[in-house]
Amino acid sequence: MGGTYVMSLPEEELRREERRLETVLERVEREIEESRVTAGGRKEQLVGGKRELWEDLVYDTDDWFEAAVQLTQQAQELSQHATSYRLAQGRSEHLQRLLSNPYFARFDFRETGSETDEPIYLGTMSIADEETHEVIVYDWRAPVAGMYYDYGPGPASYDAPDGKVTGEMTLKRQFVIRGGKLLAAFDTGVTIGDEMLQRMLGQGADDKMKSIVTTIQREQNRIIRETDHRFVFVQGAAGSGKTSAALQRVAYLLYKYRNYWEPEQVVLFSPNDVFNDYVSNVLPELGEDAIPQTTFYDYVWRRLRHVGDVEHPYDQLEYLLSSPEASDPRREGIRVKASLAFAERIDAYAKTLAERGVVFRSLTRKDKTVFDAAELEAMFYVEFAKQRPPHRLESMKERLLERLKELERKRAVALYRKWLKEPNYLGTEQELKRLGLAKAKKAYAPLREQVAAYAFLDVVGTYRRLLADIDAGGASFPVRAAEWGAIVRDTNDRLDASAALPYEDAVPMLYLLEALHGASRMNRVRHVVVDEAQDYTPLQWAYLRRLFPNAGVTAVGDANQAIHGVELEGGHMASAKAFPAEETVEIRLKKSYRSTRQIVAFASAMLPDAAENEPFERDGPPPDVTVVPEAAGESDFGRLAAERIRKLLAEGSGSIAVVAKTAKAAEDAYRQLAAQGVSASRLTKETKTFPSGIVVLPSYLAKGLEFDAVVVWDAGAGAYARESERKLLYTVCTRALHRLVVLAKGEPSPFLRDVPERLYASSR
Ligand SMILES: Nc1ncnc2c1ncn2[C@@H]1O[C@H](COP(=O)(O)OP(=O)(O)OP(=O)(O)O)[C@@H](O)[C@H]1O
Repeated sequence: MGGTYVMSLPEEELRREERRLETVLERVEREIEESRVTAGGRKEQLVGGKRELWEDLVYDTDDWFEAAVQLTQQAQELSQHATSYRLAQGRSEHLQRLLSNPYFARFDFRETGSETDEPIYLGTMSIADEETHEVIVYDWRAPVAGMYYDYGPGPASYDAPDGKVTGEMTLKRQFVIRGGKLLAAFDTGVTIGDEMLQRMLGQGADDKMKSIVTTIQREQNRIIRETDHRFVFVQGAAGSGKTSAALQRVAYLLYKYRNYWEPEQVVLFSPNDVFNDYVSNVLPELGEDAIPQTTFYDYVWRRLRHVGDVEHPYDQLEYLLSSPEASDPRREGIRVKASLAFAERIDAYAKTLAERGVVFRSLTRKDKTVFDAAELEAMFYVEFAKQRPPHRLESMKERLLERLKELERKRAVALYRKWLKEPNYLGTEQELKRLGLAKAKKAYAPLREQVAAYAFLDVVGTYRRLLADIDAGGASFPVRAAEWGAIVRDTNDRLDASAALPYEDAVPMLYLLEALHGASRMNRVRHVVVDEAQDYTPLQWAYLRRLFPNAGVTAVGDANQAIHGVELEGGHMASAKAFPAEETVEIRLKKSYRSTRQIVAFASAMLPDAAENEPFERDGPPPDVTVVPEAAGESDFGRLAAERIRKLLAEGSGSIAVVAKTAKAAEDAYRQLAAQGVSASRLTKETKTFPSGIVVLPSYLAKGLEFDAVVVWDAGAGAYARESERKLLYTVCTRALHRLVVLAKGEPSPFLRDVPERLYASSR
């Protein structure tokens, strides 16, 4: 690193910083005292208001983040108190943390035309002097603070609310403060925090992601502070800090728009629950409230729960990774149904549904038809034909509920008449009437629920008809009509055979359903963050765009880590194209911070176009590759793996991931390791929290996570051979911070053969 220098401070300067720290800590203590008083007062106001608040909440939805958004809506009217209590409470918790570490850096800035250097201290919250109101610690998100991340000593500038301010940075200093004690301080040169960054990156992996606030790099800062564009798309190498930057960005936006946005109005889509757990600490660590986190699957599942169970996307992936044939109709179907062309066909088809095509389902009670499909169809296409389809459905619902009421009443009267004649039914007429009505209501309750959930609409049937009827020809459609025919037959067979909706059909079905129902829109959501953005299909992007009409988007991903298992047309970051170009910015991150230089070089060599990936200067041993002969037995392989794991443990790796390609292979690995006396935990698609220690997991679940050491269970040609699996192997290898061990059975994967021998050590 040319020009970077680090030095500890002269004694006298160190004393000065220590005194300064004491002053700040005293100030924090007084603030804590004050905030206790305020929070106490607010709490009293709140207790009265709170009961009202909860009683007023109407959870007519069990979509939890819709509920969260609704909560905010209601809360706005009812609970000014709750909000200010929460703020005061949050503030006082945050202040407590500041007692341990009130700031992490300082720089001195001399504005052009001024004679004095102004010291600017940076922390996760701003602190002001109570008398002079002068800021003694700046929030890292304040405009002036941005200079810390963008410049080294020398000329510097920033955009203040009333224009650009230029000047010179005359000093740049970093602190390590823990438990209110100054442990270290360095003055830094050109790039910030190489010393600090080295320290951070040299540490072991945690079971929770940490904030990077003290060492944000310049190119990451650009992502964090970008507000000129509504849509920000980041393509970044593995370990380049995409997730970190995205979360810091959330904290930044919540700060910048604190008077306009509630945390509930920012939503994070992440790949799975474990990942959600893994990143859950970052915002609280930065003093912000957590934001709603969900997965796309979770969302789809909730929306379609009245239609049917939805296959888990990882089960779909298992299918793709395990089915050997290159051209089976399902594989083809997955590709086609992910395309924008298909979305457009659905839109066009949906328009014709006002005239024909909607399929209805008879509703029955005790095997007797209560509402007949033909009659329902006539309601939709004749009786209410003048209305728009969403209104028609609404009118039908009301009509059917009225009819149910009528049926209940009749049944109640019949029951009551019957009981009057039965000598052992005792009670006043009034009581029997009431009892009759209650019984009748109960009898019809399931039907009532079905009507309320539009179960009379046959979504699957309508979708099947769509598949049969859409115009599958034309240049823009990804397959020819004949192939489409095979896909449709295959889809129908699958829908007949299983109760769960294939994942590739679920999203198009939802798309269709929304066209009929009128889209459900999350109008209040201000910003949507999508991690692992390369794994969303063009059709899913089109859907998200519609779902959040008023939101900005931050999407971070890496085309080299796409794991669809099929090649998608337009590549994997085609997502940005669904957004208006003038409001969209694409940013690239090239530098990799997670892994040692040796691991980055090894993994990158598998990719045809990874020359872009630059490692951060941190060294470690070269990856260790071992090829086990095909003839070796299962126990030989298990023994070898166990041996490697013990070695890693002995060398100090705290977290070790044993990554197999599929869930099935992970099961085998787990069993074989157990037979060798290695006790590990399993990470499956059902796992909710990130396990520590030795973890066995399938490749695709390793996405976004990191471990001190990774053991690739089997990188043989039997496991990773298809072109679409190249990126999977790359993704797996890039999960390692310090150590990478690759085991291969028989013939090694062709992607391993792409790696020059000088980049690893082979052993047997
Ligand atoms: N500026 C930074 N300062 C300190 N650590 C950093 C910085 N940037 C990234 N890191 C560290 O590098 C690792 C990778 O970061 P992160 O998971 O955000 O990368 P990513 O690009 O999302 O990775 P991937 O796509 O491979 O999952 C994390 O341990 C993170 O803390």
